[in-house]
Amino acid sequence: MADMTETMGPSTLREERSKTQFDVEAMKLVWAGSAAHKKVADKMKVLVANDPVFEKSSRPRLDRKSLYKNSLRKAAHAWKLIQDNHLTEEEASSLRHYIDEPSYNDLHWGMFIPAIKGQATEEQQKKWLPQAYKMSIIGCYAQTELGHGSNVQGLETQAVFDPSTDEFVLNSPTLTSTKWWPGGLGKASTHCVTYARLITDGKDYGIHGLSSLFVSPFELAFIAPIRSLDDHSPLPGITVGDIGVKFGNGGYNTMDNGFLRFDHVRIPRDNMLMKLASVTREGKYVKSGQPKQIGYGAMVYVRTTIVVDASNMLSRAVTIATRYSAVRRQFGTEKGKPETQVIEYATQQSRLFPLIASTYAFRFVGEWMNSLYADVLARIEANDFSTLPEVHACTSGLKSITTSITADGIEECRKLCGGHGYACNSGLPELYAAYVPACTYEGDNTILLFQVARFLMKALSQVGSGKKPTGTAAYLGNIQKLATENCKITQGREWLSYDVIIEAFQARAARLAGACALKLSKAPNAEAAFEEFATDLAEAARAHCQLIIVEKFVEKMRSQIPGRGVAEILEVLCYVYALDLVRINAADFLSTGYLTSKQISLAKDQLRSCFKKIRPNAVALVDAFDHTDHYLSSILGRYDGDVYPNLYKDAQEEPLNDSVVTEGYAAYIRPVLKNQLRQSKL
Ligand SMILES: CCCCCCCCCCCCCCCCCCCCCCC/C=C/C(=O)SCCNC(=O)CCNC(=O)[C@H](O)C(C)(C)COP(=O)(O)OP(=O)(O)OC[C@H]1O[C@@H](n2cnc3c(N)ncnc32)[C@H](O)[C@@H]1OP(=O)(O)O
Ligand SMILES: Cc1cc2nc3c(=O)[nH]c(=O)nc-3n(C[C@H](O)[C@H](O)[C@H](O)COP(=O)(O)OP(=O)(O)OC[C@H]3O[C@@H](n4cnc5c(N)ncnc54)[C@H](O)[C@@H]3O)c2cc1C
Repeated sequence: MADMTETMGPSTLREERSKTQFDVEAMKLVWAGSAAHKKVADKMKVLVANDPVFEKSSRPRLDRKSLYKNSLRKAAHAWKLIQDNHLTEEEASSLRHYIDEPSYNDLHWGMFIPAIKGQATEEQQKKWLPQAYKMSIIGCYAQTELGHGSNVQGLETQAVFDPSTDEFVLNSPTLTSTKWWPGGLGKASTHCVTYARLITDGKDYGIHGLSSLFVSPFELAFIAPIRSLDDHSPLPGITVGDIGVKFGNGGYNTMDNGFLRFDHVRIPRDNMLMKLASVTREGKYVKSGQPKQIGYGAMVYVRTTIVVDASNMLSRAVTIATRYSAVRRQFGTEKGKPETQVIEYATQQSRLFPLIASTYAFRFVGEWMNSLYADVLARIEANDFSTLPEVHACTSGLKSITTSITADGIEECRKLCGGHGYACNSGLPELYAAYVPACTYEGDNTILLFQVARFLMKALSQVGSGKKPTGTAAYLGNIQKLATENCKITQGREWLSYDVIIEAFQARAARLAGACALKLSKAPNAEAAFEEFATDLAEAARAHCQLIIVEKFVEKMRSQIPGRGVAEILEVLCYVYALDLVRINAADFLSTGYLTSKQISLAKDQLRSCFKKIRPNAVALVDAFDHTDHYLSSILGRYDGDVYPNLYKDAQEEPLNDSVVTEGYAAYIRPVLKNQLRQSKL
């Protein structure tokens, strides 16, 4: 095989790196957010990569049981490392990130604990949190049912208060009320935070607004023990298990998404999380006086983490696709010269470079989301709930946009890698399978856009009554001007201005939202009209979210960015991000009348010239994500570019090749070849 080991991959990537026009080490710091974050990430990625327990390349070949058991082993080992090394919260979270395997821990730490923090009284927190932090109980978040997910008001599980014993009786009255999907529920959890309709004092207080009180479903949370702490068997009245294999090899199959039925299961009254509302010993329902929005904390928190995570997942895919596009060569042979690298092709660049730009854009909007979340928490502590609707709209909308683009982007990267992208050893099929449910969980992406649309319609109606919108909706206060003054640029170069870009995105978003508001205002029935114009409303919401991402990228650019050439190349990426959105959404910009077709054509010209500036820096831009080969788990994305020998080697290790003549030959191939089917035992 001597000729195969002498491939050009390594020398090609060395040459690519030599062309870089910016300081990659400085860019690594921008990507990490700070030197301190980088230090933590560096420590954890090496720890994981060097620990054989965290091996993951075999995942696509494992059957479900082995996959799951292996995942339990990793989780136990990770927990031991966390304790033995006294890891901080940031380190533990970074460790989980680099282990790169969905497990019950995600729900225990990511939803069970935040739900208790958000919805339990101080007394209740004192009871449950220490056990949860020690992991002497394992919890999950059981909201969705077989019959309802998006429509949480349609949930059917019942919690009926029995004053004679001071207990709630949890019951699953119908098949469709079976809890379905909660991660960690299937096999690992001992407890869950479960959502149920509260029935007390002869009244059903949830969830359809049958009572005059508005009771948010998030308020009606109960802690339900489901498995014995002695032998892990289901407790009396509990039927629980795993819902089965999910999409893709590996993927999300390391997670035990579960089902759960309650058959008149009794829990103490105090297991209702009572920060927002309580039930007295006599069975009276009492609101605490705290705003209902406090109960939304867990959702807002998780949607924030999902936005932050989107850039990580997309960064993996674009690293693989970029390195491989540099290594891969097709066509264009000049005698004596190598073939053309596929990254040189205009179409490859126009599909790949905007995804690199999106990765950076999502990083910066994620950074901002973290600060927005910290801000809203501090305000809530001080009893200021004024920004919560905006934070809810931002987390919902940005979760929707970033996960949709990331999932589609991973799939696009797979296609950018041609046939080899389809093999599991490219890392891309498993990445897609593990990531794509993010478009559904924590709120279906379309449903979440409607939350943004409602927020925009409310903001516009307030503008009508003289109130100034603030924060991300502030531009709507300027709607008169934005809706009437069109873009004035006549030269392509004028597109390379942050003010021009922002005004274009503001005008488009304001015009789309304004048009929806007008239609709704003319309709006799607002709710029916919301449904009739739902597609337009979703478009307006999407435009608003894209505006936020563009604005946050520009804000980043207007801050101090150190390092040779770093700000310059980020500026190019910022324009690529925005101008590619202009290209994709040309119909919006044209139909709202803000841009002419000539101006769109100028934008496309600028985009092409930006690609030329990205080209020599492409490999370095993905190197700056600083992913280890272990984390990427991709032969195509190897740092050294040594693709072909390793593809060949991997095929040799395929278990099907363990025997030269395949098992099944005698029974199923030979009879076909020898035309002996009728005599065989088929
Ligand atoms: C092997 C490895 C081992 C490693 C080991 C390492 C160990 C340790 C490591 C530790 C680190 C761990 C790190 C953890 C990381 C965490 C990662 C998390 C992972 C994520 C996994 C996700 C799993 C999935 C979970 C789920 O899916 S849970 C279920 C989610 N369900 C939904 O989202 C349902 C969607 N539907 C809705 O949200 C609502 O129904 C609706 C909002 C769409 C509509 O609701 P409704 O109809 O009731 O209401 P209205 O539209 O009328 O609105 C009422 C008013 O309320 C406001 N509102 C609504 N929602 C919110 C909100 N969230 N916040 C604020 N306000 C809200 C509306 O705006 C309305 O307001 P108004 O009345 O003023 O208009
Ligand atoms: C991998 C994974 C992990 C999960 N983990 C958990 C967990 O830990 N805990 C938990 O409680 N749940 C969990 N879920 C459930 C998840 O939260 C729900 O699946 C999600 O909220 C979507 O709800 P649904 O399944 O009811 O979708 P549906 O609402 O049935 O959606 C089906 C389709 O209908 C559309 N649709 C629905 N309503 C409307 C409308 N009003 N207008 C227009 N279109 C509409 C949707 O856009 C979608 O296209 C998980 C799901 C997955 C896939």
